[in-house]
Amino acid sequence: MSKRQSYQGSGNREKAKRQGGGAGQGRTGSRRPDGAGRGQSVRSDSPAKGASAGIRLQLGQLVEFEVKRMGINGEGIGYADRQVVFVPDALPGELVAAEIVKVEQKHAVGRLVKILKKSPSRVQPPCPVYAECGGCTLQHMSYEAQLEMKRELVRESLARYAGLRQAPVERTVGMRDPWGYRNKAQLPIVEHRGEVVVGLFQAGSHQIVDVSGCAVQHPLTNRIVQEVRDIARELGISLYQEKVHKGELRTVVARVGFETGECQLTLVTRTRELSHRQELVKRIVERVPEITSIMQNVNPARTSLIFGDETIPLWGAASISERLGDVHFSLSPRAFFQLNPEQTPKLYNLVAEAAELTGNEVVVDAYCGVGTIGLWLAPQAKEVHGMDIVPEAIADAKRNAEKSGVDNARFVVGAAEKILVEWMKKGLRPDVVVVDPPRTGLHQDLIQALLKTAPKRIVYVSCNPSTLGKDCGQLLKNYEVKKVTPVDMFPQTAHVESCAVLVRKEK
Ligand SMILES: C[S@@+](CC[C@H](N)C(=O)[O-])C[C@H]1O[C@@H](n2cnc3c(N)ncnc32)[C@H](O)[C@@H]1O
Repeated sequence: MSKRQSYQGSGNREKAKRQGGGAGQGRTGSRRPDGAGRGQSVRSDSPAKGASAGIRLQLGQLVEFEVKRMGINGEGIGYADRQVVFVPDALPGELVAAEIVKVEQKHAVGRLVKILKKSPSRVQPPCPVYAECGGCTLQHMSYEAQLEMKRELVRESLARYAGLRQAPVERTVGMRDPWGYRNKAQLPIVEHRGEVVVGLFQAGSHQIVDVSGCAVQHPLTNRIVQEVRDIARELGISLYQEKVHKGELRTVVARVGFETGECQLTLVTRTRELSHRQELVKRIVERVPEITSIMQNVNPARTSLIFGDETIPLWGAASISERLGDVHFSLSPRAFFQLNPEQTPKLYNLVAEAAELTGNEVVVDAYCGVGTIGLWLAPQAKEVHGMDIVPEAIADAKRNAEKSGVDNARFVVGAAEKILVEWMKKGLRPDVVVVDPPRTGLHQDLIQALLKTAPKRIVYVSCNPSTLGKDCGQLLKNYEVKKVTPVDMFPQTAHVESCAVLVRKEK
């Protein structure tokens, strides 16, 4: 059975935002252009040039305009009466009618009411809960158009934030089958109207969307999530209630090694207590024999962060193994690992190509996670030095180096912006620095340290074109952006990953 077939009848999606990947930005209003609307209609297709920043559009007002481009969260952007309007679900080239539902300082947000002229890139979203779930934002766009739109977003960000009007942005590297690619599901488990549901509340409503059969998740992660939900129902396990900060089980996290088939379930609880723990573990192991590790993570805080500091082994191994090419990985519950194992080697090969290693170079892998990029490069480098802020990730990175037979890489716990400065003081002079920061981009101190240490090449792996653009803007002082390649790590979402090569300007 193909990945696609196995989703029939249960194609939902998780909210990627909470999973640390994918888009999943909040959306306003219904996705269905149902023709309903109220207020007065204004028609204008004024171009961006000369558009007014002050928004005079009123809530409830109906506007008609042509969508000019896509925004970073997958929304269509156009100009009504020379004012910027964001409309989720609208595609470039479409003529739309939208009701203004939000007015911000520099733009208004519209609810798509009617498509007056359809884009040839519009397709029927295959997922049955696409309209309700906020996880994917681009299922209504053909895959080819998604890839082109991501390239355009990177181009725009480099132009806007780095002033690079002719940035060398390559075609987006896509997937053959852009479904079932996520190796990790991370979902809250809640009681809703007397039912146990693994899902998400729709933005601005009390409707919960069951996303336990998500079409972009690996089928095994979906199965684990569904089994935990069913067992929690059967045993009457106490579930966390966010409002009153009571109850036990908060989040179900399932991760699968695509190459090894090993799977880990992590049950995140509010306290160390978990009623029926033994029976729960017994039933999961019986029903999902593929499981190799069950862990409990305790998160006592009132927070939207998934994990707390304490992790307790419940059954099986403490981590799972995964393999990318010749590199072996050991993954513990809190360690970051790329979510799309099919695309990850493509991304890392681009990094290797960009680094142009000959075997004599000192490489720094900043924001190294479990050592993935550093270990990928180590065979072609003289030495690799990696750092990450999460201690478990570094412990995994060290294990991964050992398992993969890499003896020229060292990994250290700490903030990249501090550690690089310390290493520089001790005389380290890297030839290549790879940076792979979170969405917030590079820390200002790291940018300064990079400009000071002046490696020949900086390879910037970015999951946010805006911060990529801003950071490149600062690095342009001493560097030239040679090539940027977007890689589609999260098909069906507006999330854009890219690999940028910056080469030091010779003075
Ligand atoms: C996008 S991930 C990249 C991980 C890794 N390069 C990979 O490809 O799997 C970002 C990593 O940055 C780490 N991180 C966040 N802030 C950091 C900081 N100030 N210094 C070092 N690492 C940091 C996170 O723990 C996470 O592992």
